[in-house]
Amino acid sequence: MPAYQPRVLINDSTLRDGEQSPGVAFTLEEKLAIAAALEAAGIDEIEAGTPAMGGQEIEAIAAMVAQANKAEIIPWCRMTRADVEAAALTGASRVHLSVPVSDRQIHAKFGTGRADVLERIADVVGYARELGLRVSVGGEDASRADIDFLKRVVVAIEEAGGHRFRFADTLGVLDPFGTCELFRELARQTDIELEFHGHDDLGLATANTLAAVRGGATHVSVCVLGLGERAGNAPLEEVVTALGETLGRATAVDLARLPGLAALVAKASCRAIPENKPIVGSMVFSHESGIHVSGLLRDAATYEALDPARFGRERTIVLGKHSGRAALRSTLRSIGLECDHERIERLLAEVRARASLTKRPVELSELALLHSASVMEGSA
Ligand SMILES: CC(=O)SCCNC(=O)CCNC(=O)[C@H](O)C(C)(C)COP(=O)(O)OP(=O)(O)OC[C@H]1O[C@@H](n2cnc3c(N)ncnc32)[C@H](O)[C@@H]1OP(=O)(O)O
Ligand SMILES: O=C(O)CCC(=O)C(=O)O
Repeated sequence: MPAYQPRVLINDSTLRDGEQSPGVAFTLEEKLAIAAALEAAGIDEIEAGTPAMGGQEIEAIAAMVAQANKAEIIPWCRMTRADVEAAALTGASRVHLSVPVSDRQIHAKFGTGRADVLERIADVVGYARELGLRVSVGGEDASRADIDFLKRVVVAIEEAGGHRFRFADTLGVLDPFGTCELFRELARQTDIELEFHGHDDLGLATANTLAAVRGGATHVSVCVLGLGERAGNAPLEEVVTALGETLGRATAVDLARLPGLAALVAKASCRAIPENKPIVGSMVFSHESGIHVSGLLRDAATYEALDPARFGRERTIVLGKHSGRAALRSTLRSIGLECDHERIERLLAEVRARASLTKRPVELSELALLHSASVMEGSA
């Protein structure tokens, strides 16, 4: 029997890092609706916002705390006592405290050095614990930090009463091999929970998140549709699906809810979902190429790794420039039409010509018209 692998816990930051995307701003109603949909989808933890932003943000987080049943609502804070006090006003029982850990960020933001970071962790984590809060700590820019210093940070968090270290690839500069190795090294160092928060500047956020789990991460930080600063974060839908597909790791997420969740966040963020966005894009379960469709019609697994039904979606076969006879015949049959060998050749040429001209798939109504024109021609 394979060794038992605990399920990976999902921390969704759509309402915090996602909302930090340039120009994105959710209303209170949108935040509550997104939080409810995240919870219904089985998300374990919701990073809900930044209390230091003031009254409205605190009220919104408090409303999410009041609304939540099972999901944990977590306010995001800087490593300051004032931020912790603002977070305490939300009624949340958890708080996430972030601190820069690369020398570059420590010097630029605090004008100090590593010892100051360790002192702040001892002081502010300790303070939050005194207020009765459970505390996770994020190491901002951890990917550019010295690994030996990160190990000291992890020890400091543990000593101060924190229960988790979030490793943030703030600038999205890691690769999967390095990420896996870093997590292996940290996991050897500590028993506290380890989380990965990856950005997608190099298009590697999902891969790095999987690599972190392979290396020992217990939690992953994601955003619906990969919303987030600059190129965004690791997309929830990709990460949870790929965790199961590639690492055989379970999450509590109900895959069938991902498309609805994506539509909700796309609308609230005024950002369209790209057609080819994995899992939730409108065309990712559509097939045009003749060779693929001919194979699919015999056995869907020839050209489909993911069964669309798992996501509450359906496979579609579209007719276009690359269609073959099998696709055309099967599509005609689906609308109750037949074609003999000679006419199928002509119709296929017409379908291809039409798709090339219009630069889109040929619709069923158009196909029916092309078919009846060819029947009339044949009988003339
Ligand atoms: C990588 C990330 O995603 S980090 C999270 C980014 N999120 C946000 O910025 C949320 C939205 N931000 C805001 O509304 C505002 O920036 C606020 C309310 C948090 C702070 O506003 P202001 O007081 O005007 O500060 P401002 O934004 O100009 O500068 C940030 C301050 O936080 C300090 N700071 C930055 N990170 C940290 C940290 N992890 N711990 C403690 N202090 C920090 C900076 O050094 C700077 O301090 P200074 O004012 O003494 O120079
Ligand atoms: O420290 C953290 O919690 C991570 C903050 C963040 O969003 C980032 O560094 O990209």
